Amino acid sequence: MKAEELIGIRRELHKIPELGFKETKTQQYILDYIQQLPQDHLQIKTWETGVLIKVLGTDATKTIAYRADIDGLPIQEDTGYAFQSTHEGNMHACGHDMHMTIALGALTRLAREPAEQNALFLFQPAEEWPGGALPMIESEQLKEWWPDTVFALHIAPELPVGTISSRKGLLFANTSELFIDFKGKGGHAAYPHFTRDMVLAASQFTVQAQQIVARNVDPLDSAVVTIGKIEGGFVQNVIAENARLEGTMRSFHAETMDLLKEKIEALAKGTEISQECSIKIDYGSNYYQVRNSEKFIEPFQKIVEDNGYHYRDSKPAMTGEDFGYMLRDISGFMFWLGVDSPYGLHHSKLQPNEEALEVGVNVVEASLRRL
Ligand SMILES: CC(=O)N[C@@H](CCC[C@H](N)C(=O)O)C(=O)O
Repeated sequence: MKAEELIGIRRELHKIPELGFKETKTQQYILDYIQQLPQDHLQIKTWETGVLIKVLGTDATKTIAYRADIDGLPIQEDTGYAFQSTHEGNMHACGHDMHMTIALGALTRLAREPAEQNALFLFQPAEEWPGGALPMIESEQLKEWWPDTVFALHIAPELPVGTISSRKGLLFANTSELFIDFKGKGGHAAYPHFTRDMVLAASQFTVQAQQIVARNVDPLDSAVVTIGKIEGGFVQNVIAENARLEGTMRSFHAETMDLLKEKIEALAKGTEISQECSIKIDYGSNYYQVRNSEKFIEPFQKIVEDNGYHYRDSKPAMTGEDFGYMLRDISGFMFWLGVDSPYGLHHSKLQPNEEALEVGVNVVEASLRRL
């Protein structure tokens, strides 16, 4: 498969980013693509908006799975690409178009020349929100095809193309989303003493939430509380009756996440009293940490180096991934694939270098043949 074909697939997928469990065009694209491959070793199933494809091995005693996430983000693209998103307000800003293309590239090679072992490709919906990995591993479709090993990759904008990075043990954090609704008493901007201002309450809450990590988490541990969205009020001269914060929390230890939640709730109680308002907290989706099985990392490093690429040990990151649920129940690992983008993950100008597609396909194919 030529590099231009991979680039063509990536660009087609880049045009149609869809949010979690709404990936219908993406699913159809994958199903249509598979139809043009040799079918003799392929078995295909769908689950929700995802696709599972098994390539029967020539002398299989086990099944090795590669998981690619398929959803986009609610971000307005600003790359200036000629092939930019045709879905207003949505973008593949986390590289899932790259992840899927690499899966289709490796699948193409294996469909033409199967490995000894069974290879299972999991095109999984809803990684960003609300989480597709957990319901996928609970599905009948995956239970029937339960793999012995599973692995996945994530693009790494800060690494050069040709560099691949992973580590033994903990790779990504535990995560919890955070949605906080404030209700007070609105009124005329000139009569603040008759009101309970929720723009002010939400602003104070945002600032104080930044002290939770600074003054409660052991400095030798790590955690993050990020408020990514703040909404409130509707016009400049009315004091806001409602406000809403949206954010996410990250920790390396489950107990630290419990502590963050306890402190968020304490802060909410304090704010209810001081600002005379009511506050509702919703923790949304929670993802389990990504913990690599140690036994795969050295063989994987060898696969990377045998293919002529550079392997580097990585540090754990505060990113989250619902792939953590797969690794909780199936042994395997995740790795970073260098894509050398001047803009990072979740940025409206993320521009992964497409030369990384071939690197990804080579390493995924070799891993499915050799692990
Ligand atoms: C790799 C990556 O960027 N993953 C996302 C996962 C989001 C989980 C959830 N929606 C949350 O925001 O907590 C990330 O933001 O790390």
